[in-house]
Amino acid sequence: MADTAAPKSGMTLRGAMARLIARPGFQAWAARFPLTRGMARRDGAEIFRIVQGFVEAQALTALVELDVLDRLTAGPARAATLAHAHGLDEERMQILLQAGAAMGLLKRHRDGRFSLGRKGAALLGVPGLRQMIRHHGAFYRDMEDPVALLRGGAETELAAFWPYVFGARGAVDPEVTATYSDLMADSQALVAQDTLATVPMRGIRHLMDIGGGTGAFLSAVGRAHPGMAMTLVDLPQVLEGAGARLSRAGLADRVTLHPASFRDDPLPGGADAISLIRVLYDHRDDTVRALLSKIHDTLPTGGRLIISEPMSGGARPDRITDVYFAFYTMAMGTGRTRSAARIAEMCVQAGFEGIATPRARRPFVTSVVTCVKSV
Ligand SMILES: CC(C)=CCC/C(C)=C/CC/C(C)=C/C=C/C(C)=C/C=C/C=C(C)/C=C/C=C(C)/C=C/C=C(C)/C=C/CC(C)(C)O
Ligand SMILES: C[S@@+](CC[C@H](N)C(=O)[O-])C[C@H]1O[C@@H](n2cnc3c(N)ncnc32)[C@H](O)[C@@H]1O
Repeated sequence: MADTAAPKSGMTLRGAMARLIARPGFQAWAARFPLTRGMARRDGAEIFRIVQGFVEAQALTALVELDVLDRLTAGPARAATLAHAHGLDEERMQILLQAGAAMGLLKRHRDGRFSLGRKGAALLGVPGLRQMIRHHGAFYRDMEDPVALLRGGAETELAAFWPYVFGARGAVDPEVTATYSDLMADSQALVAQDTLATVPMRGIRHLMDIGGGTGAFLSAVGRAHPGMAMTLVDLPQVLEGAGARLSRAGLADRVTLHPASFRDDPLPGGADAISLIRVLYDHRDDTVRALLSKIHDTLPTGGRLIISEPMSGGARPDRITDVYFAFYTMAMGTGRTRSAARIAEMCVQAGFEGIATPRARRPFVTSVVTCVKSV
């Protein structure tokens, strides 16, 4: 659509530059001219990376599905050996290994063998990441027609994959609940690490984790803060899996389980701090507003709210959260990747003050917003 407002001079200049850069003739000249050719090549390579992003992700999926990364922890191997072990043609295994080395996950040796590269080894150590990569099949099928996804209304596989997001009661297969809860709990480790490194928890007597799944976050908090009392709130079917985890962590006596829906049921009192870890981005604005308001009513004066989840870069778009998480939550149907500024605004609307948005260590893992109930 044409911009009807009178453009400022900066906008005019930017528009003129964009029209110039979009001309094939200018591009051919810029690729030769000594002062512009470096930038033209870098931009070209970067555009190509965006174009091929899906292919890289699928090559990674093949490395994970075929357990190639795990197999290489035993030491370097040739394509022929791996092909034989995985029932693949040698030439095709060579293509996969070469792609893995090109992406920096594997290392190609002079003698033609391949071993794990630093990033390939690190990937194996990220809790839950291989399971996340495996479940991307559903996400990518939803992304197959991105324009249809953007238009909305189409049924998506991810909406069915995460049934609890909708607050389902009773109707969901226990196996589905277990898969969901395990994936969440496995991928919680880095989120807990970054949240605890960002938010000082000293001074909190009693923390209530709402939508806390099977207690992975509270297990990490409990280990770091031995004197803190804790309450875990989640849907009844999800909490069924919490007892075993908390017992393994030696926390069964310190954590009160409170099965409830934060949409329909009242929240228990007694906590001087409440955490929402990867909860808000599953839900629509009206659900989030109602939850924040309920939390404000529940907390005592001086009580703190800690929100931690991947957040949009807002005014400074972020390469990961504004692409991956924004489309992921869109495909889920009800979700939305909000910026820290937007979450802060919703907290203020719910009556909170003292908003803090500390700089995230790894925005692709999580970002944090905290606030206080002062009256
Ligand atoms: C040993 C010598 C000599 C030298 C070592 C040199 C050295 C120090 C190297 C560094 C190596 C190292 C330790 C690297 C560490 C790398 C790490 C920790 C990487 C972490 C990566 C994390 C990733 C990629 C996380 C991805 C998370 C994803 C995809 C999460 C998705 C979550 C979803 C979809 C959640 C959905 C939930 C819903 C439904 C929206 O609520
Ligand atoms: C994305 S998971 C996050 C779990 C955990 N906080 C973590 O980061 O691993 C969202 C959690 O919110 C819970 N949830 C969704 N709707 C809920 C509701 N209406 N009442 C209580 N919990 C709910 C889900 O069951 C799930 O455990």
